[in-house]
Amino acid sequence: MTDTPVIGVLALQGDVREHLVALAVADAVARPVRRPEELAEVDGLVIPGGESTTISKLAVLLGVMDPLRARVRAGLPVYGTCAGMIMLADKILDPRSGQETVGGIDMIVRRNAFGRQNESFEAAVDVDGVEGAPVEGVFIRAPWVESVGAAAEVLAEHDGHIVAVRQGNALATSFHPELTGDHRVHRLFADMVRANRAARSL
Ligand SMILES: NC(=O)CC[C@H](N)C(=O)O
Repeated sequence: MTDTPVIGVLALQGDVREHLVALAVADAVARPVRRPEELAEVDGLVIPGGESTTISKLAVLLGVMDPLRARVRAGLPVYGTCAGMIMLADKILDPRSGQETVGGIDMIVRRNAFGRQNESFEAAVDVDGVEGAPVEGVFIRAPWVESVGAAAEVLAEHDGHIVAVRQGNALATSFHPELTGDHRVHRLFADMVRANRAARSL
């Protein structure tokens, strides 16, 4: 086994390419994942931003939702941004009809939560586990986290609202680090994937 983890990006809809680039910068082999066979081959997975209802419906249609749930339950490291954060929530406050999630983080999210005040904006966000200056958070019709359960760790807040959470091997941010050229959050995730691989190969 080499040191370089293989990290997939769920490529059903959303900003897949930007994540592939960010992961490569974070010293991972990055590849798109659409089918269960492709999912079986990765050491970690990013679920990108986009439209969570569309991602959910396509995942069910293409038969990747159930395998994804099973792998996340079994401890696959997974990182969701924006719509991807919604996909990792155990509960959505305001789901569209038929909208399902993968789950994995004991949290309740509110879709488009920052919407009315601010459709899209940027803000400096201090993220626990990311050294140095705050991360430039790009929020695009972003969710926030209404509440988390005991097992989930809040990594960042903006304006009094939770915008980054980790629970075990699952990481989620309301914002889009893949759009900024600052790949420290992707490096944090790639390090989670590396640590998980090392622990499993003992
Ligand atoms: N940038 C995004 O991923 C937006 C998320 C979108 N508002 C949703 O509910 O899925």
